[in-house]
Amino acid sequence: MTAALRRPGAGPAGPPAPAVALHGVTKVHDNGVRALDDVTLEVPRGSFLAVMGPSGSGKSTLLHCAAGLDSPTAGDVLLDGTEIGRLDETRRTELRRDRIGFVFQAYNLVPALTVADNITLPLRLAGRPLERDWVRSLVERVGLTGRLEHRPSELSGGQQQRAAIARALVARPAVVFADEPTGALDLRSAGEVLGLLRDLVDELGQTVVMVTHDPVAAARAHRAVVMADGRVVETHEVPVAAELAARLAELGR
Ligand SMILES: Nc1ncnc2c1ncn2[C@@H]1O[C@H](COP(=O)(O)OP(=O)(O)OP(=O)(O)O)[C@@H](O)[C@H]1O
Repeated sequence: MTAALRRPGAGPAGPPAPAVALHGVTKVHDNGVRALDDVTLEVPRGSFLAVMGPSGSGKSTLLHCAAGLDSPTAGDVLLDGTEIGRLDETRRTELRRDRIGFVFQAYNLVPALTVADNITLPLRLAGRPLERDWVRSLVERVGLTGRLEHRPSELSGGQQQRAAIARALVARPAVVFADEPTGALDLRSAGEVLGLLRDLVDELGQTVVMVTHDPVAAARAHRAVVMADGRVVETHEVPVAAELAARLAELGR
């Protein structure tokens, strides 16, 4: 990382930079839709943020900009103090590979690979060494020790998502972005996956940003923000499912 990319004040002399920071971020899509409108948001390291809001409120666009999958029209996006919004595509791809983990609703495991090979794939893609003890502890932590040689199709949805979570964490990312991670799961598996995400934050100090429509899921986070019309319209420092549900109903989700 070059000094020019560091956020002023970050580093040994200043306070630790948030894991993710959006400052005045606006995204206008090619069709003229203003999907994000001057969003400012900071996600402290080792915290779990839920992003909620009605359909079309800008949640996915926020996630894409924060994760370097898309570039903002205006404003700054910082990952661990590094400005990523205006990096070229090659640097952004490297940064996503090295510093960001993703968890998707549809798991996105590679069907032909074993669970073990799926989980370690990010390390191989990055040409990084396999830290066997770390991988073993991660696999144990997500409860898949006996499943490593199975194919994804031989696992339940909850197990596939837990494998996807291990894959997201294996390269020790600065932040894990989870897009509706429980959207395809039954209640029990959803509860397990959310419990796992929360534990990874509390025990390992992982930073997690999760987009969800589910107020019960959002209530497992440390903090929830509610979006409407491309803006963060409120922040719930102590997310409570019933309160979030009521708020979303008012906003017409
Ligand atoms: N690639 C795109 N090109 C043009 N418009 C887009 C694009 N992506 C999103 N939009 C528009 O931007 C706005 C915000 O969309 P976004 O997908 O971020 O909302 P969302 O809150 O994630 O919605 P949902 O909950 O339905 O997934 C919407 O009006 C959407 O139609």
